[in-house]
Amino acid sequence: MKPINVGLLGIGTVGGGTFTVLKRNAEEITRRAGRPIRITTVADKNLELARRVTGGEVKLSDDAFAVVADPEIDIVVELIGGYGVARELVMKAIENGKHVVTANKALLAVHGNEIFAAAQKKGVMVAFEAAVAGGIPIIKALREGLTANRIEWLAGIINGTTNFILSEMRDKGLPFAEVLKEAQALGYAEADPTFDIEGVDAAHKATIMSAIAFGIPMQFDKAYIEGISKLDAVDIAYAEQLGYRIKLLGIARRRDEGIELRVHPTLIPAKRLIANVEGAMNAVLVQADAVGATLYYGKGAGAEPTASAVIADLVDVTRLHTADPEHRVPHLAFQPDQVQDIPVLPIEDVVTSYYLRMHVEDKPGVLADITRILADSGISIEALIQKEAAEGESHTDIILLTHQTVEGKANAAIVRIEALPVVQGRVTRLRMESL
Ligand SMILES: NC(=O)c1ccc[n+]([C@@H]2O[C@H](COP(=O)([O-])OP(=O)(O)OC[C@H]3O[C@@H](n4cnc5c(N)ncnc54)[C@H](O)[C@@H]3O)[C@@H](O)[C@H]2O)c1
Ligand SMILES: N[C@@H](CCO)C(=O)O
Ligand code: NA
Repeated sequence: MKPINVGLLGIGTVGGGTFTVLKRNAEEITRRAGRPIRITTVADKNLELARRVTGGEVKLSDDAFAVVADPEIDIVVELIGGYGVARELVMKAIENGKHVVTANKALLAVHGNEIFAAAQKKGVMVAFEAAVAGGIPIIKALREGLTANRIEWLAGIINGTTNFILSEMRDKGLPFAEVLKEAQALGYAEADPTFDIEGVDAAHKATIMSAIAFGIPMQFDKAYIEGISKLDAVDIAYAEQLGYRIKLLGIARRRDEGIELRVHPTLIPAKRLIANVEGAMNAVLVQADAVGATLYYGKGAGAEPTASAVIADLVDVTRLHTADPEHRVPHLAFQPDQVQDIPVLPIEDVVTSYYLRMHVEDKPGVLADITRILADSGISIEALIQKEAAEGESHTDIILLTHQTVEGKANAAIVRIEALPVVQGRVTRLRMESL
């Protein structure tokens, strides 16, 4: 059995995990793949690290470009990250007729259209299971398992770092910065952790899922993105009191008018399975017309969970690399000429329900003024709490949960509420999904 030769670019968290798992489970993986998958060369600019992780068993290089040009290499595994050098390396690998496996969601969400077009032209595969929800086989599920269905929407906890932060803050009352440091030490966070905290990483993943769920191009630049940095602990507590959990969700939903593609902190009924996904765990809920709802749960980050997905792709590529390109699973699940340019809707056109918190003067008539504005805007109220003002305080909190409405209408109503003299400061608005 002639081995298939792999060039591994980047041997950090995921690269290290990939090397270790491939070695540990080599025998079983070979039995599945039909031939040995051999890491021939590892390229990392940190040669000392590469030596330590590999024990010097394979060829080492600090020049990743030499590896993508090496005629011996059949598959390039890109685990460097970012869209600078990683993009150049992936494009070069494709140009050189090599298959690519990558965990790089940033690269695919931003440059995927160009990369998949080049791969299609060259007849090579670009596999990316590790790019979304780490070890959870969600790409496989969306692209192959659900092909009978019209997918209606999907919603996921797809960033381990922020879910870990939200869980630890809620359960242990730990401060944000401390939990973030822990997430970084555990290898969950991106090189630039603002990508995690500000929702960018989740938006990369939601963009990729939207493309394969609906057969649309990557439209990351159209995604609405709001992270957890402005989330107030008081809203987490009020949400609990109302029977909700706040999670950073990535949502992609098909509507007649277009696609909703958004990432934001979201109130979810506490009884839902997905509301109970804690720590660095990920979960993706998919609603499809024939099968109904399916839920995918597991580790979305970390060395070996992510390596699990990278190696699954390596096995897929090994099994399929001699197949006629036409007989392979299309990169974006739909045949390339069937990808449709459905627009992503602006956030003002999104339909959802809202949690609104306002700090108001504690006097008669205030609530009536606020509810009148909402009624005038055609927004109905689902639940309401008015806190009693604390001893000696003239102001108190009102929390309102609304029924579904168009975001533009909610924005206009919020502006009017904020203009009331009895309302102090800004209205805090969080979106809610019943899922
Ligand atoms: N860490 C996770 O849990 C996780 C999960 C899913 C996907 N990912 C993605 O996997 C990729 C890698 O992430 P990571 O956490 O392993 O990162 P990392 O920083 O731990 O590893 C990156 C490695 O690439 C090397 N490198 C950087 N520039 C290089 C260059 N020009 N040439 C050669 N080597 C170079 C670094 O020295 C480092 O060893 C990223 O795209 C990330 O988004 C990570
Ligand atoms: N930084 C990412 C890694 C997995 O893609 C996360 O926290 O989920
Ligand atoms: Na995955």
